[in-house]
Amino acid sequence: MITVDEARALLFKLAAPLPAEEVPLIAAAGRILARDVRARRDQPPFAASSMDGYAVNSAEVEQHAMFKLIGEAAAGHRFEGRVGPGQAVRIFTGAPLPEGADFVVIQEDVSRSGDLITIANAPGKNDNVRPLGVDFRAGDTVQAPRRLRPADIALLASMNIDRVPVVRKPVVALISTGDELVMPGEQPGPDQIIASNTFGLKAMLEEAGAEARILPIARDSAASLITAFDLAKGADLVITIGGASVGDHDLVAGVAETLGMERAFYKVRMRPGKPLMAGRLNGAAMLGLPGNPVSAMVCGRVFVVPMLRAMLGLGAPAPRLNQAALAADIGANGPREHYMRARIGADGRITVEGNQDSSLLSVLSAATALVRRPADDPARAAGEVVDYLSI
Ligand SMILES: Nc1nc2c(c(=O)[nH]1)N[C@H]1C(S)=C(S)[C@@H](COP(=O)(O)OP(=O)(O)OC[C@H]3O[C@@H](n4cnc5c(N)ncnc54)[C@H](O)[C@@H]3O)O[C@H]1N2
Ligand code: MOO
Repeated sequence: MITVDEARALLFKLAAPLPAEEVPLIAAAGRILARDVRARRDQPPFAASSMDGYAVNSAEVEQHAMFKLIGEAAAGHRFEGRVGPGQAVRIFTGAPLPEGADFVVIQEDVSRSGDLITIANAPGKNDNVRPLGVDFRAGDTVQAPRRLRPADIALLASMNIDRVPVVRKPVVALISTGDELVMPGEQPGPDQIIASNTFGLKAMLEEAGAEARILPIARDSAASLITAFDLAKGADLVITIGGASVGDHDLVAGVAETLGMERAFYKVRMRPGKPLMAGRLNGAAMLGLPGNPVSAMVCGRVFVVPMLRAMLGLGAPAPRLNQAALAADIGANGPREHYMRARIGADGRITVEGNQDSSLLSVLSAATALVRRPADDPARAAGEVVDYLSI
């Protein structure tokens, strides 16, 4: 059986970067910028006042100095004239500084009587002027690749970029398999359960930047699976869930193979998630995830999210591991790399949950971390430092 790292390396070969598309700025949040974009203007496009006050020449600024007011400059409305010796212009935040002025005395430091002002308090050193282009100059770049955060969207707007080149979202088709499954909200029969994996994975993959489509549940028959694979055509990544193991009703590998899947690997030396399968089918990457809910979600975090990052042009690193000290002793690990549900306490120490059965979604939901135990890791005592993935 191959290791987790070997499996991820093979998966990255199936995950080619996707092309760019243009979207309106309003739809660009959370998307991956596909190429560098350049500011279309200087910001601010003129020297601007950063305060409400009076624009004067700095050479004349001293306590008790008097000035005659000759006009007003507001945001959006410049003063057209020139400020001469002994003159001042009433100015407001964001207004262009008039010609001849290079200093704004804030109004709190000024006493005014009609058209005359006096600098009443010693003005500070700050000129209260934002120089032309102090934020950015025309031609300055926002560099790709990066996930566009709200602050980036504001910056692009300010640069007057109304259409943004982003990487196309990977389209992922999610197929749950099994006669025992019904959709949430449906009335299950006595031997049935609710399909949960597709919904958990959809949420996880969309958070990572994909467009995930939940297909109808495939029943435990070759014909039903073939229909599901047909419906998945056009997706960049097809994910089946369940039916991956060795039981008589585990049909995914056999059906995928008759449809022409080129297999990259089957089974990984990990826990949970051992019966993971991967390959290429109808030009798309295909992953067969184990059906146990926690196994499917752990495979999502350890394999699918990194694949999506590669498809989005963000490179192909392994997920980032953090470190924390154990709050209690844990026993030796077996021969498979183990991803154990755990909780990080207020003191920063990490507690591994007692029951790690891969059906227990309640334990996964309560967990905030997956402790990664290497294969054959010996028993560890409280206080020893372990690696974990945030979830
Ligand atoms: N003899 C062996 N039996 C099993 C082995 C093995 O090596 N030898 N491996 C075990 C491991 S490990 C896993 S993981 C599971 C994986 O099995 P499958 O991928 O074939 O999954 P199913 O049998 O279809 O389902 C397992 C379990 O999960 C439930 N399930 C399936 N799909 C969903 C879904 N969409 N939402 C919620 N729950 C789902 C299903 O009802 C089963 O309870 O095999 C072990 N067996
Ligand atoms: O590998 Mo299974 O995924 O242990 O439950």
